[in-house]
Parts: sequence; structure tokens; C-alpha cells
Amino acid sequence: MTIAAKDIDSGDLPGNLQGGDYSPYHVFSAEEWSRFRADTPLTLTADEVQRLRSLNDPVDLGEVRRIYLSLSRLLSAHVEASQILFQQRKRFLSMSDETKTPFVIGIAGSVAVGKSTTARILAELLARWPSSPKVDLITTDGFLYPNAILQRENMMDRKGFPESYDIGALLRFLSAIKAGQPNVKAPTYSHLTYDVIPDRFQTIDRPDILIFEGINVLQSRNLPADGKIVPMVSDFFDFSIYIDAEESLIHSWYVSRFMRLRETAFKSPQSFFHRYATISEDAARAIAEGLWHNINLKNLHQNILPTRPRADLILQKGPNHLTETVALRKL
Ligand SMILES: Nc1ncnc2c1ncn2[C@@H]1O[C@H](COP(=O)(O)OP(=O)(O)OP(=O)(O)O)[C@@H](O)[C@H]1O
Ligand SMILES: CC(C)(CO)[C@@H](O)C(=O)NCCC(=O)O
Repeated sequence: MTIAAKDIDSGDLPGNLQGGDYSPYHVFSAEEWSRFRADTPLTLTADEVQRLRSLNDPVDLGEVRRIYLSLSRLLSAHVEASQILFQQRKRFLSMSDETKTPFVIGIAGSVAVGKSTTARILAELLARWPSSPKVDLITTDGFLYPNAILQRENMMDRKGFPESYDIGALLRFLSAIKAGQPNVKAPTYSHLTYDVIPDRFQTIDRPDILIFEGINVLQSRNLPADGKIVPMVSDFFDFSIYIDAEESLIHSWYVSRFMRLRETAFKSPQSFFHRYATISEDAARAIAEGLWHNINLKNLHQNILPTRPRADLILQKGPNHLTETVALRKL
């Protein structure tokens, strides 16, 4: 089946993505995109999707059918091609070792745009391919410096900014994964306590596919003055996805999630935000607005949005979190 690819609407893109015929992306409406699923079977049930979605994210089986089945089919082609290439290279080099290199998918986007829901749905769909690949999912939250360090360095209002992550640990983790090492440990994070969990690690043992999700996964590092080449996180990716939406929508999703968390998670005395469960609704809303504007929106403008042109695929969501367009990088 062929679908005419339209060039991306240059008004939607930063300068370096504009350029009429030279746009690096094909852009499809959700309906056009959904036809690429061909005969990919729907392997998730409505209940399972309900379980996988985040608070405030109304994704449903219709969205899985419209958007995720085509994506799963596309990724399947990429994984298969990379496995064939990997085998051929080993044969070419007369290597007989059994080390396997996981296929790594990066998922980027703003705080509260819905990355974790997308990552969980994709992980489940990919694990249900007929080949039953082993799929693992990691978020970069665990690589944040603990609050004790952020507080000491006066960086609590920089949480999520590049300097708040232990980027060295993150790159060492990915490099061990790509080298096919067994039992690679990743630190974990609790949104409840708003901190890295001491001594609790997620162990990743030679998956076929690793989904790596976080606001910073497409960011580069500043080149050091000594001219040494430093790797960037996305050097380890085989495919990357950026989840996008209008700023006003993400803002409203962030604030409404915060207000709902007040009714749920913040009620726990363990919650870092426990104090906001008891203040007035207006005062809580003002706190959420402050966190959004002073931290997350600044970070979106300065560090997250500029990485969008690096993505292989951009999912553009509209109101209700439904995907409206899909932009796929031309090869
Ligand atoms: N303060 C909090 N207390 C408890 N849970 C939270 C808190 N903030 C976020 N969460 C939950 O943690 C998960 C990840 O939140 P995070 O802010 O990392 O979301 P995200 O990955 O940026 O957003 P999304 O997954 O919506 O893109 C979400 O399911 C969210 O509902
Ligand atoms: C942990 C991050 C950075 C990313 O998931 C984010 O959820 C966060 O905590 N941002 C800091 C500001 C805030 O509390 O929303």
C-alpha cells in the first residue's frame, strides 16, 4: 500500500527542520498512519491498556489500534533488519561468540506528555510479537542525583535539567547494555518520595529490546575543551521517538495530574508533596503552576524541545492525549 507522504507543516517546526522538499520527515495523519498496521494482530485487551496507562492519560484500545500497531510493525522491521545485519557482521568478522546486542529504543518528550504510558504500551506490544522477545523498560529518572546532592548543590529547582543527572552513570549503563553484559544494574526513582531509592536497582539481563524513556534521552553533552569526543545517550539508540504536544496542552495535563495526585498519592505521609494534600485547592494549583513554569516549562524550552529534530519518529498528540499526526524520518 502506498500513501502519499506530505511534507511537514513547516509552521510547526523549528528552523532547522523547515525547508519544503528538504524536510527530513514524512508526516501522516493518524488515519493514514493506522493503515500501515496491515494485518498486525491486536494482542492487548482493553483491561490491559487500562492497567498500563498513567494517571490522567486516557489512551484506549482505539488508540492502540490506530497508532501503536503500525508503530509495532515498523519497529519489528527495524529489529529484524538490525539482527540480520548483526549476524552478517559476525560472519564477516568470523566471530563465533554468542553475545547479543539489544535493540535500544529511546523515548523523549516533556514532563507529563505521556512518555511512560507510551513506553509501557510499546513494551507490552513488542513482547507479544510471535518471536516473544525479552523486552525491558528503564526510565532515566533513576539516574537523577539523589535529593541530598541536589540540595547540597542548590539544584532542587533544576531537577530534570541536564546537570541534575549522573550522565556518566547513564552512559556506562547503556554501554554495558550494548556490549551484551549480563545483569546490568540501573538505579531507581520514586515519584512518591521524589528521590532516588537508595539500594534498590533494576537488573537488566540481556534483553532483545530495551526501551529507554526520559526527558533527556536525546540530549547531547557539551564538547569538553580538550576536544575529546564524548558519546551521547542517543549514540546507543537504534530508534528514537519524541512525544510532542502543544505547550498549552502539556501545561494543562501537568496541572490536572498534580490536582489528581492531591486526591491520591499526596495523601500518603510518605509523599514528598504530602503538605499539598491539605492546603486549599487554589493554593495547590498555584504550587503546580509554579513547578510547571519555573522548572518543567523552562526545561522544555531550553533542553527538551531542541532535541526533537533528532528523533526518528515524532508522535504529535492533541487534546485528550490522542495522537493526531505521526512524523517519520525519511531514511
Ligand atoms: N508527585 C508525584 N507523586 C506520585 N506520582 C507521580 C508524581 N509525579 C508524577 N507521578 C507519576 O509518575 C509517573 C511518571 O511521572 P513523570 O513526571 O516522570 O511523568 P513523565 O514520564 O514526565 O510524564 P509522562 O509519563 O506523563 O510523560 C506518572 O505515571 C505520574 O502519574
Ligand atoms: C523526575 C522528572 C524530572 C522527570 O520525570 C520530573 O517528574 C520532575 O520531578 N520535575 C521537577 C519539577 C516537578 O516536580 O514537576
